[in-house]
Amino acid sequence: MTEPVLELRNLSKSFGALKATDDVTLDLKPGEIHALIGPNGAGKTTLMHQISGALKPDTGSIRFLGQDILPLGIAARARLGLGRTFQVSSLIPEFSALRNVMLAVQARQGSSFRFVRSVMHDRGLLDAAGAALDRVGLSARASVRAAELSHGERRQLEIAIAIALGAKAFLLDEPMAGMGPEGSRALTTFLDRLRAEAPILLVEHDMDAVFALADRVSVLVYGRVIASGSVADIRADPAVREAYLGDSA
Ligand SMILES: Nc1ncnc2c1ncn2[C@@H]1O[C@H](COP(=O)(O)OP(=O)(O)OP(=O)(O)O)[C@@H](O)[C@H]1O
Repeated sequence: MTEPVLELRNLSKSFGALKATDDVTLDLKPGEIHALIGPNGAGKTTLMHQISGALKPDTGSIRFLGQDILPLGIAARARLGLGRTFQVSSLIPEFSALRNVMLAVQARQGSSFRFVRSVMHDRGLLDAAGAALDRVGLSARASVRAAELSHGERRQLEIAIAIALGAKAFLLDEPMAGMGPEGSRALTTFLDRLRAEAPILLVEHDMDAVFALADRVSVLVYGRVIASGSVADIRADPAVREAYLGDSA
């Protein structure tokens, strides 16, 4: 049996009387895309925040690469290799794609944003950032300002940053949001290749993308995992069809 990269065990989180995460146990194995789906308000983002370190669970455990990461904050988890991209972009729009990657790497190394000019002359940083852009297919767009990139390219740039930071797993929260059909198809192809870099925990409402990509799907409803299995299992599951998929199954 392959050891999971990421393991959540009996995780729970309440906001007042609302159980946003209710005894969730799931894992992410090497090489896989594990999709997390469910209706609005099911607790998907809340769960991702607990993995990234933005929110603390009330009970339960989270292990990453065999290590208990609950005592660690967001930055320490990122340093271990949890690569996150969220619905709200963290890119600096007026900076080039290359500079965005370089600054992210530099920030992780503990330097200050005040030395922006000198960053561009750091050969090691430049090479690392260039290599990350190459891995996501954005080399030709290195000098383009983030604001001028397409929505899909911005997603790729965020992933390049995660790669440059040494991601050993990707947490992707609704990467398809706001994309047209063509952009979604291109990003689906991209994510399909990305799994070779590191496994992906994918929160996504776009069922075409989920069904095309996922090795496993877990369905959250009212904070609970009501089903987990292959795409075929999930599409055929009566409880899932009732709670979420309806006609799209
Ligand atoms: N900080 C908070 N304080 C109080 N309630 C919250 C907080 N964050 C989330 N919630 C509630 O927790 C529940 C789960 O929300 P969450 O955003 O995780 O769902 P989701 O599955 O990601 O939804 P969507 O698909 O719409 O993004 C919702 O009822 C939401 O209103």
